[in-house]
Amino acid sequence: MIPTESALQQVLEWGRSLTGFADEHAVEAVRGGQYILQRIQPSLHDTSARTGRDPQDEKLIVAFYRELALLFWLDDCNDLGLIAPEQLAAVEQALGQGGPCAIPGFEGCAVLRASLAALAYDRRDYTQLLNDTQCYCAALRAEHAQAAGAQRWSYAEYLHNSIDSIAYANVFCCLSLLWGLDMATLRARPAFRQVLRLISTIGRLQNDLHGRAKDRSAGEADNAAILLLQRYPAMPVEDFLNDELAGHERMLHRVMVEERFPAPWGPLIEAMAAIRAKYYETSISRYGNHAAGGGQRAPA
Ligand SMILES: C=C1CC[C@@H]2C(C)(C)CCC[C@@]2(C)[C@@H]1CC/C(C)=C/COP(=O)(O)OP(=O)(O)O
Repeated sequence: MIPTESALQQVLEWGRSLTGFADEHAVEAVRGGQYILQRIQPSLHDTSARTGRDPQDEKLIVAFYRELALLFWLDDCNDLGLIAPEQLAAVEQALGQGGPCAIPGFEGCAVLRASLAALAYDRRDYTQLLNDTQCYCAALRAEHAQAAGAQRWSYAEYLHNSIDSIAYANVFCCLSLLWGLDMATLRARPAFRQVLRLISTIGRLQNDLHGRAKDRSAGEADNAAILLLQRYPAMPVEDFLNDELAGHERMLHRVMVEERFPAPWGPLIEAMAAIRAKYYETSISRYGNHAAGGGQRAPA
């Protein structure tokens, strides 16, 4: 793997053109991205015989980290209002279409899209990544709108939207694009789409359980635990959500055993399912539980 410091510098340098982009976005992207790549490293090595794509290729690794940093930044653009609504609309348009941004000051968007288009092992993954980006942005917007509006989502409506707002499909699609994981073909299989839904739900439940205290103190309502407590004040939400999580994990496990997807999908799904213990628990800058003491995340 390329040295962390060098990768981080390349993500920071790229992010400089994005208004509101913070060091934290780059740091968390490199940390999370490194965790995922390390877990699938042996398996990626096996697929490289077929694809010719080196798991250690610096260009590919940096592009992956940049896409993750972009996802963090977009989330904060929505949650923290880092940029004006018309800027966000132009950014979403550029990222979802792969064209230049109509408003100056966001050159990094087109730069990243152009590099991913050029690096795509399978062009279909690039088309799908644009599509996944549109879904991610739409889900973030919907989350924000319902938190501000009068009508509250039910738990099921919330989970349905969170499958997109957790962005796991984007992460997988970007990996597939860079290392030739054939996700475009796999997406045609209903069992694979079910895996995507299950792992995304698991990711959302883990994120919300972990971020519960922080989200509450930040006044954010887009969290399953908070939403349920608002609707059912006496509900043991933590137990309920942990049960839900365990049930989804069992369903995921069953499909994975039955379907035997090609390398590196087994280890990749396992790595994502372990994000709570291996990533959130060890993150200080973004996921540290300073909220438990009443503090808030430092402004970006
Ligand atoms: C979109 C995200 C960026 C990449 C990140 C990695 C590093 C792969 C680790 C798993 C989560 C994720 C896919 C992450 C997805 C969730 C996301 C938008 C997190 C934003 O942070 P957070 O404040 O906890 O979420 P929320 O706004 O409270 O829902």
